[in-house]
Amino acid sequence: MSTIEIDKLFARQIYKPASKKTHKGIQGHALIIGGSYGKIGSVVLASKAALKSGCGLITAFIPKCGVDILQISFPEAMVTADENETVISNIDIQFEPNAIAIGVGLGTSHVTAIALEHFLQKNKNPLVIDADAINLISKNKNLLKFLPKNSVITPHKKELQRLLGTWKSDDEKIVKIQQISHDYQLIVVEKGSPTLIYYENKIFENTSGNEALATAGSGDSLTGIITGLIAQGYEPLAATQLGVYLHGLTADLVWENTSKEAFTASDIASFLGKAFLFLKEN
Ligand SMILES: NC(=O)C1=CN([C@@H]2O[C@H](COP(=O)(O)OP(=O)(O)OC[C@H]3O[C@@H](n4cnc5c(N)ncnc54)[C@H](OP(=O)(O)O)[C@@H]3O)[C@@H](O)[C@H]2O)[C@@H](O)CC1
Ligand SMILES: Nc1ncnc2c1ncn2[C@@H]1O[C@H](COP(=O)(O)OP(=O)(O)O)[C@@H](O)[C@H]1O
Ligand SMILES: [Mg+2]
Repeated sequence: MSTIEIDKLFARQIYKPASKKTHKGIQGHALIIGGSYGKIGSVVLASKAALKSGCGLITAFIPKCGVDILQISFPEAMVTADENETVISNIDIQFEPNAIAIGVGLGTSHVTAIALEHFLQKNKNPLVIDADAINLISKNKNLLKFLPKNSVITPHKKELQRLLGTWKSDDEKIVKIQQISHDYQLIVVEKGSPTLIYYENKIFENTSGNEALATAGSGDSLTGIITGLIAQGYEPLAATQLGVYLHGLTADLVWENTSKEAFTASDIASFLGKAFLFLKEN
C-alpha cells in the first residue's frame, strides 16, 4: 500500500497564518475534557499545546481536584469543574466550543464511562478522541455510531489493539483500520514511528519526529495541537496532518537546544514556536 508523505512542503501548503485583524473569538475556543486524580498533568499538557497552536481560547473540563493545579500551572486556561472530586461524572458544557478533545488522563471508571456515553449522545461538535476515551469506546463499541463525521481518533499501538483486536500482519491491520475509518468516517492516527494517518482510502505518513517523543505526555500534547488547529478553523484532516508534522518537528528542532534524553512533553509546547518558524522559512 503506497503512502503519501507529510513533509515540510506538504505541511506548509496547509498552514494559514492568522489575519492581522483577527481576535481571540475568531481564533476559536478549544475544549479539553479529561483528567482524573493523579493525571491532571495530561490536561495541562494538552491545554498548553492547544493554545500554543494558535487557537484563541482554551477551557479545560476536569474533576474538582484538578482546578488549582490547572489554574496555577497554566493561567491562560479557563477551567470548568465536574461535580465529582476525583473523576469526571457529568460532562456539562455551557458554551459552544469550536473543537473538543476528550480522553487524556480521563481514567476508565464506571461513572466516567456513563458520563462519556451521555456526552457522545448529545454532542455534535468535532471531536479528537484519545487515550481513555478510546479505551472506553473499545469496551462499548455501540458508542462509535455517536462520533461526529470527521472526528479524529489518535490511538497508540496498544489502544489500537483494544479498539480493533489483534492482527497477524500489517496488511490485516491496514484493512481493519480502513474499515473502521470508512464505517464511522473517522480520521485514524496510528501513533508510532512513523505515525500514519488513515482517511478514506488514503494513508499519509509523517516524516518528522524521533525517539525523543517516547516520553510521558507526548501523545497528550499531540491531542492538544490537533484540537487547537481544528478550533481555529482548519478542517479536521488538515489539522491532523499539520498537527502531527508540527509535533514531530518540536523534537527534531531540539538538537540545537537540548538532548533527546532531556526532552519532555513540556518541551513540545515550548518548541512549537520554533516549529511554526521552521515551517515558514525557505
Ligand atoms: N502526566 C500525566 O497525567 C500523564 C497521563 N497519561 C494518561 O495515562 C492514561 C494511560 O495512558 P497510557 O498510554 O500510559 O497507558 P496504556 O493505554 O495502558 O498504554 C501503555 C502501554 O501501551 C503500550 N504502548 C504505548 N505506546 C506504544 C507504542 N507507541 N507502541 C507500542 N506499544 C505502546 C505499552 O505496552 P507494552 O508494549 O509495554 O506491553 C505501554 O505499557 C491515559 O489517560 C493518558 O492520557 C499518560 O499520557 C502519561 C502522562
Ligand atoms: N520512537 C518514536 N519516534 C517517533 N515518535 C514517537 C516515538 N515514540 C513515541 N512517539 C510519539 O509520541 C507520542 C506518544 O503518544 P502516547 O503513547 O499517547 O503518549 P502519552 O499517552 O504518554 O501522552 C505519539 O505521537 C508517538 O508517535
Ligand atoms: Mg496517550
